[in-house]
Amino acid sequence: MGYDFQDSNENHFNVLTLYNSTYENASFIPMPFALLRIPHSLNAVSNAYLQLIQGSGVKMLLDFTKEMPKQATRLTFDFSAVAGPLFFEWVVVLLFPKKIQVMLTYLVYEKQHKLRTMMKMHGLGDGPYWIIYYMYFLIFSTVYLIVFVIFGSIIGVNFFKINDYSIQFVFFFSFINLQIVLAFLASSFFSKVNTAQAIAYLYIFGSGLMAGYLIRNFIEGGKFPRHWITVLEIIPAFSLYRGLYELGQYAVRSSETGSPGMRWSDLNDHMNGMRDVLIIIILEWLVLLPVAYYFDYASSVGHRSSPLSIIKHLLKKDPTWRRITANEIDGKDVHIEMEKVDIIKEREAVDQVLQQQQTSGYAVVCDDLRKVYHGKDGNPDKFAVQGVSLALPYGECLGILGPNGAGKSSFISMMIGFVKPTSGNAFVRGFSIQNDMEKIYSSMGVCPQNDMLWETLTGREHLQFYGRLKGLSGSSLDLVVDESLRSVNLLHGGAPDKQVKKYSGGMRRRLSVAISLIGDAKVVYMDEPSTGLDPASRKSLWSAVKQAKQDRAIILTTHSMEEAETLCDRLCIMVDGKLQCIGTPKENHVAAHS
Ligand SMILES: Nc1ncnc2c1ncn2[C@@H]1O[C@H](COP(=O)(O)OP(=O)(O)OP(=O)(O)O)[C@@H](O)[C@H]1O
Repeated sequence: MGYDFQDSNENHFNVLTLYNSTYENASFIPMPFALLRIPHSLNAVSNAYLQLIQGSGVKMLLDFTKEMPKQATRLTFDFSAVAGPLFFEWVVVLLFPKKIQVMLTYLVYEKQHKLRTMMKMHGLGDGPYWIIYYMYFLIFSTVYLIVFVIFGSIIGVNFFKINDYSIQFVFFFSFINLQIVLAFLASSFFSKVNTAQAIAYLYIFGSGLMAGYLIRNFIEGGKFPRHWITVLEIIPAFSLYRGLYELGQYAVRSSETGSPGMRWSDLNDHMNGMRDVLIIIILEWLVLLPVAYYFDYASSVGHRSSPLSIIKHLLKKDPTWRRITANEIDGKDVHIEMEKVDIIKEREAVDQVLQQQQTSGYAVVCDDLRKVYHGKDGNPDKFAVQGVSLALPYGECLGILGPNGAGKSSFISMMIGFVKPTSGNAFVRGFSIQNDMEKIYSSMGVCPQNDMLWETLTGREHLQFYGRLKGLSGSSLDLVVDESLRSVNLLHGGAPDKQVKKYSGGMRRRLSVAISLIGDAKVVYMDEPSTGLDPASRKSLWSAVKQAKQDRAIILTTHSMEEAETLCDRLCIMVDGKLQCIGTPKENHVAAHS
């Protein structure tokens, strides 16, 4: 069933005309701002919905009846057909940027706080991450909309009651899917939650208002070519608006003439834009899904911070992507020293392991690993790590000692996949950090220099989560979690069940260490694990690390010779990005003091 828009202008009351006239009326303006405060729970959404209908909706109709008494009287009980498009659009699209529980914020928050990388480092692959979040968002949004539509139908809103439910479902469900993909795509462009939220809100209100104004004028004006309206609907807010517009039109028509609402057969009507809208939304979803996945993957690994840097890389114009050779580095103004015998020996040992292709026999093999941070704004390049070569057998704890700025964290960052090496390579259990980071993650534990924790989760929940990622479950998980909490002195005094935001700095640190050791991580990196701990906590931490190192390789950085001597089987001293000496703590103690 179709209708002529010109006709509807002349003979029928038009839903968007009413919207326009009332929008200019001050009583209607607060509606979007009231919507801004809609809480996340469905209960609260229903309240807001009711308030809207009973409050501004009724007032709006009263104001409107002064101007057009006849039509308004007939439509008094059809609020949603009147306010439906704009109201519904905001409610639907509000799912996109809405604070902490909603998609974009979730995704950007985890990126900003490097929690995504942390999860990845503990074995959560991109595929499972996507599936979990996609399903979570999809179920949450679908339930939200189903309840919304059912609620609207129960209280007799024509917009929902009259139109075929299966069309409404397909339309909203495909739009939700598109929205989720857009959230993933947008999240790879943002690194800060606040920026993401601000821009998302601007987008919502800007595109909502523009869609309302343009689509309505273009459709009803009749002068704008139809196919250009379809092109405009590539913008998701426009396609959403057009779909709502069509449903609204059928609801209005039904109120006036008693005709049925939109049915599937009506999609064949060339004046009904719903078919184009559905095709556009589904095609867009299909195209953007792999694009969003790629950008999200690339930006989540930490090597490529944003899609822009990826594009630059693809165009090969980004200088930070230039591989530089060892000779190139050494050719610059770098002071070349004679290497100490122990460093030469270590390098020879590494060469031998590489030649014999025995990297899998070692926990870690680093081959001439280098990191250069390219200088910006005229600043010179920083050679943070300059040719580190070492081989670490299983079961050994290697300490890296050095002053501030020596390059210790840069070295660890390369090993855990935070930053890409400028040149050289390293092998963890035989897997290259250049190509096989995903495989390395499944057997790796990390205690980063800055604690990466969820403020609203408890210590126990953190350990349960990471324990599950390592394949533990049921009673064995509970046992391991309790043991883990005990080992870092967090089992008593209610600490396990406190939210992390209530933890002191020392407690956070100990929790980070416990996370790095949970499960069967064969290679563990600890970047200054005891920073900020009091002597008693440090001692208990040391005993936890000592116990843990029996069946795994550990690389830890520290400023404390005492810590290095207590925990490490071998120790190296790093200065200006170079290893100065490597040996047992005893040998290095002498070296450090000579
Ligand atoms: N992202 C970066 N961009 C540019 N320079 C950096 C970056 N990260 C580190 N650097 C520089 O590289 C050098 C090594 O830094 P790094 O943090 O690795 O040292 P560190 O030994 O871990 O120091 P600390 O003990 O203070 O943590 C420093 O001069 C630092 O300023």
